[in-house]
Amino acid sequence: MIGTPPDERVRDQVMIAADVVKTYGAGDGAVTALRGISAAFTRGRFTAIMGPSGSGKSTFLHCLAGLDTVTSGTVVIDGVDITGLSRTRLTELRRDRMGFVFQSFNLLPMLTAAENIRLTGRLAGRHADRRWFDTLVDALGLRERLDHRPAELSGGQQQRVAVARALLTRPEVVFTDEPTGNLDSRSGAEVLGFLRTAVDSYRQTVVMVTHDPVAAAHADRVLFLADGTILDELAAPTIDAVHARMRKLEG
Ligand SMILES: Nc1ncnc2c1ncn2[C@@H]1O[C@H](COP(=O)(O)OP(=O)(O)OP(=O)(O)O)[C@@H](O)[C@H]1O
Repeated sequence: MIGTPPDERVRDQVMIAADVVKTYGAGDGAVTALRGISAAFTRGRFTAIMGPSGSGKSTFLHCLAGLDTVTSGTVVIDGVDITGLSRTRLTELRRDRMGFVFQSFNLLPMLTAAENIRLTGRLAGRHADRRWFDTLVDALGLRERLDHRPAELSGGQQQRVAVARALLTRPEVVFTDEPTGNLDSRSGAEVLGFLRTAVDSYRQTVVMVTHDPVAAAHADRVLFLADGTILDELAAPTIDAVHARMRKLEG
């Protein structure tokens, strides 16, 4: 590393290193969702995870984020093996260092959009930067909706509230499952642009499950899963290259 500028050294650090097997159930009914997946995620990079339905994408993401237990193996986040942590420590680690944007938005129904956005920062005892709050709210088109409760918002607006909430505290790692699934293409492009900015401007590490080659093309790299293993990997993905690999996998 001699001669490497400090910024580059930070960029090349491994943020997440995973080596996991995951089986659901036991005996005749057991389903091995992850047969043995090894992957490393560099700090400040954006990785998309793709693959056919049932290939294990969501299971892998949940194991990486400590939302699901692994059957064997390790998930090391910034030097800490989260598979060995107590529930309390894991909750703290998730709260302090991770952001989540999932398809079920997990917004609290009794809170307004603004309160939902600020919630994660409050729980972590952090005071959110007002300017960043305003930037997120305006760019995600939520300004007129801040006083509304989730039931009064469209699916796309709820999704954008979830994105603002996940990015407000600038967590080191953002895990997201189909973040553009409920959005029209313009809102989807805004959300993806934000994830890209989180990576480029704030060195956040983003891991995103998606079926959408357009979304995947915003990433630095795509991992292709099939039948619980990584079959392929694509750096600097373009929409056409992602389509071609998917066709090969599904073909
Ligand atoms: N809680 C569970 N109990 C039993 N089997 C499960 C459970 N969750 C997932 N599976 C199985 O594990 C395998 C991988 O599922 P997973 O949801 O990770 O796939 P996926 O690639 O995300 O699929 P999709 O694109 O359809 O969302 C599938 O065979 C699925 O049926």
